[in-house]
Amino acid sequence: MPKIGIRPIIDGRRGGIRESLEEVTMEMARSAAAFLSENLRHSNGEPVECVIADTCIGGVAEAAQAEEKFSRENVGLTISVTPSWCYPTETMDTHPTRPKAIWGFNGTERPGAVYLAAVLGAHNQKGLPAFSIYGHDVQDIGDTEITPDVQEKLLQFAKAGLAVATMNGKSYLSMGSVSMGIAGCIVDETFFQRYLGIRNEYVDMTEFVRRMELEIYDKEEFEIALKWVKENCNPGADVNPEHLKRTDEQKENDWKTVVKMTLIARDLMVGNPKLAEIGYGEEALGRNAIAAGFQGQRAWTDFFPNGDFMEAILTSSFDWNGIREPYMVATENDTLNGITMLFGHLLTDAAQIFADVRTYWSPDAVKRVTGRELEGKAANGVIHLINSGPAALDATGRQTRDGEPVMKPFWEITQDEVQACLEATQWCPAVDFFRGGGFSTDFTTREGMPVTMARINLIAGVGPVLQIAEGYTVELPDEIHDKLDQRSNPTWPTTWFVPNLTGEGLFKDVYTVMNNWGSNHAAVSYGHVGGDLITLASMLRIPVCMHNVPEDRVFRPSYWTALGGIEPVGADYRACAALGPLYK
Ligand SMILES: C[C@H](O)[C@@H](O)[C@@H](O)C(=O)CO
Ligand SMILES: [Mn+2]
Repeated sequence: MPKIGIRPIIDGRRGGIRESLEEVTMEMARSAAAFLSENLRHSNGEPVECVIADTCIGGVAEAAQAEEKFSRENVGLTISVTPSWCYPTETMDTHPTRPKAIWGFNGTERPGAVYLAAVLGAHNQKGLPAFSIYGHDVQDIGDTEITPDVQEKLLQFAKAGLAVATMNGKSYLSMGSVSMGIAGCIVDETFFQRYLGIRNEYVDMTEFVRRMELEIYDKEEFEIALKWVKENCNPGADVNPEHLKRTDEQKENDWKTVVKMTLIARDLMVGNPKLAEIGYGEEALGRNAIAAGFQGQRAWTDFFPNGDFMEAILTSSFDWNGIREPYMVATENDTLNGITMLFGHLLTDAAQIFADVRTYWSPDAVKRVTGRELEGKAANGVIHLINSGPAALDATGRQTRDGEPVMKPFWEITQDEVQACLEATQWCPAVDFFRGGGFSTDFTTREGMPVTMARINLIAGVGPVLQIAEGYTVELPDEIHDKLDQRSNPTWPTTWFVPNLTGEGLFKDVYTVMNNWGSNHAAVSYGHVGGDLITLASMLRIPVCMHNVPEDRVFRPSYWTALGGIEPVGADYRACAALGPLYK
């Protein structure tokens, strides 16, 4: 896993100055490293390691020595720290792609902030953007406390920087190709390669057939998984008309097929040493995939059971093997939504909701259809997020923290919470869209989760853009919910979403948010993480076309200020255009 490099920067002149600063500077580096390691984990649960340069960096020779150590240690992002004046171009991190931040101590015995401003000037002049971390209140030199405002910025920068570094060199695996003419499924290799550092891998869905027929999966695991399904997956109502209902025997076989599909998709993504034991060494390796998508509709689902079980289980934080990191799998192989899920996962460490952005229900329409008024947080209308497939079971909202519903990183989830998520989910025989059968998850997300809905779109003449809507999950009274749910698809999971409104522009009202959504899907993360998404997007040079993130959470490199900080959306577009994608 990538590490965080800490660069203690010092005034190189000896004979008093440097010597007086050695200890305070190194101490700043040590406290930043300890703080980050204590407060961050990788999404796979591993601790985040920091690497401190062996010496303080007073000039270019020591900068080069630090660089040599960092490349040996797989450093993916750096934070330069200093309480004093130092020599900007001689000490700065000039790596072309690594996210960079500078923490300039706010003190006045020595001018750390003067260095900070000067080195940012150098970064901007050289086109190597860096984030500025400058404490709000003056501290005394030697004060080792990291103030809360600095802590927040260190974490926001580091988590997004780790996401950049973690993606770099991995693959996105398309299982199948374009589903039902959805443009988001089209693999734009330039986007993956130049903005994300991700390579594209492809496999035809016939590979599932081959592996099922030749039994290229772990048969022991298959038996365990099937037993687990029988014991843990509650059957839901079959709402199909009589002539479309599949027989019990067909359903029994469909369960076997969807469990095999799940094992196969996972093995395709990340490999499985068990396959080498049965003579399939190539298959055992997998595709180094950090995210994937399954076309499903229609080439597969017109004949075979749908991918809903496979997608829902893989994207959840648990299965028959226990509690584990969720896999990022996009339904319909909507690659752009798959990458949005990946962003959300790397920033929150938790499972994600993948959904169609299906319906805006205005208070008037709800009144007309149900005779009832929407109330509370739903009073201004709601957006119905619903799709078969990969809404993680974590999205039932049955994990809790201090009694409130949460989608947690897997290492915080308890076995009781796993059972509660499974209890809250029904597996319904797939409806008529799916001629080959299968099972869809039906649940309703619990009310009261702060969430962030997001989506990447590719725009001709611009490139990728990101849209973000922070808001809350709500629940509707049963009489309203049931009527609205019946009108859409009662066999699919529902999340009722209400964006936070600002009263103007794209967040004037709930309708305007829905009306400006850029495509049919969204990815939803737990928490108000729009600020983190903005920071990540700026590192990758993806402009944010729509967001309702409070100003104090918007944290981008200082380069953006020079492009017109007063009009942030325009500045974002200009900065991303001027810099171009992170990788060339
Ligand atoms: C079953 C239908 O084809 C749905 O899957 C369809 O509305 C979509 O999800 C489109 O994204
Ligand atoms: Mn869809």
